[in-house]
Amino acid sequence: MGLSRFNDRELGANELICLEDAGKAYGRSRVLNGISLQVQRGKCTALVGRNGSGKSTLLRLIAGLTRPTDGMRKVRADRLVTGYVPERFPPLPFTPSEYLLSSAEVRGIDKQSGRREMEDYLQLLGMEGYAHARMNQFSKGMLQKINLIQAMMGNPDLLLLDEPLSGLDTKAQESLLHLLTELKNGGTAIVMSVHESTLIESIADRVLLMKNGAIVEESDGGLQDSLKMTRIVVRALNEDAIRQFAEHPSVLFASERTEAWELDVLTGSTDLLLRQVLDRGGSIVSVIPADGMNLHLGAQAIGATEPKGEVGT
Ligand SMILES: Nc1ncnc2c1ncn2[C@@H]1O[C@H](COP(=O)(O)OP(=O)(O)OP(=O)(O)O)[C@@H](O)[C@H]1O
Repeated sequence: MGLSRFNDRELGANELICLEDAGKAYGRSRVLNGISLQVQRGKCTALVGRNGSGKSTLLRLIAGLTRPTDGMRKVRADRLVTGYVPERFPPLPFTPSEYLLSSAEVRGIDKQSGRREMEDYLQLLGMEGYAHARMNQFSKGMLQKINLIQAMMGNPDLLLLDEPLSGLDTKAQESLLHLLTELKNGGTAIVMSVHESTLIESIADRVLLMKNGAIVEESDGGLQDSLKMTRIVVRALNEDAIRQFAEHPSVLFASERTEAWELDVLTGSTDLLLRQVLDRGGSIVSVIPADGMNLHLGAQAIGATEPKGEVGT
């Protein structure tokens, strides 16, 4: 099993990569389970889900940076140019010019077009004055721009982005959205881990919701109601009931507050869960629709205070 190269005939005409029931385990710890998906030319897939749900591992699996421990990864037999933006980019002791031109060379881009492309991207992202500055002096946002440029250079067939907007100001976010849209329209397949609904709404053709290493919900055509979140704050539930709610497939995050629990739930299941809370003898403190604005289901969502504890993995 594991990584296999197949003839084009075995993948659809526009399919670049296909995962079939793929899983990943590190020792005894299972990180991904039963993942089946196709990555298609000119299509953008957004991966959403709370921290630790497996988004980065899935991106690495698609990229071929890690192998599935079960199931199958099929990849188009042609040479695929893949750009990968890791979640964290180290402040390397080079200049953007040194770094970007050498990664372009590794990718087989000729010197002249590499330089031209680098200069265009630096300008589009407001970094034209920093081509020869040391990256270990850069801010997080500046490093992220270089991280993105190295992946976008050479017109990749496949672009894998782990939290691409991380650290970028509004203007840079807009420029990036424009660049990604151009690449997608030119046929680049994009798969991104993301929590900003603006990016999802503008560019994603499909949204996959991940929980505990599995895809638990899929919606075509961007962020649909089925993937919007509502936060329910409840009180007076015993530990058993809380544990059951935390494991409910529609509850993506449960955290303890002072004398209350916050449950982040899929909006479509809100009524059902509210009824179950009351049936279990709990009381409802508040119901806060997140309006799909923040899918990062951690403590920062909707101005919450630090959680005292968390339930679930
Ligand atoms: N190399 C590794 N060895 C062991 N466990 C790992 C390894 N890489 C990831 N994990 C575990 O796999 C789980 C999923 O991690 P992953 O980084 O894929 O999630 P994520 O959804 O991208 O989270 P975040 O939004 O915080 O980046 C986590 O529990 C993590 O600790």
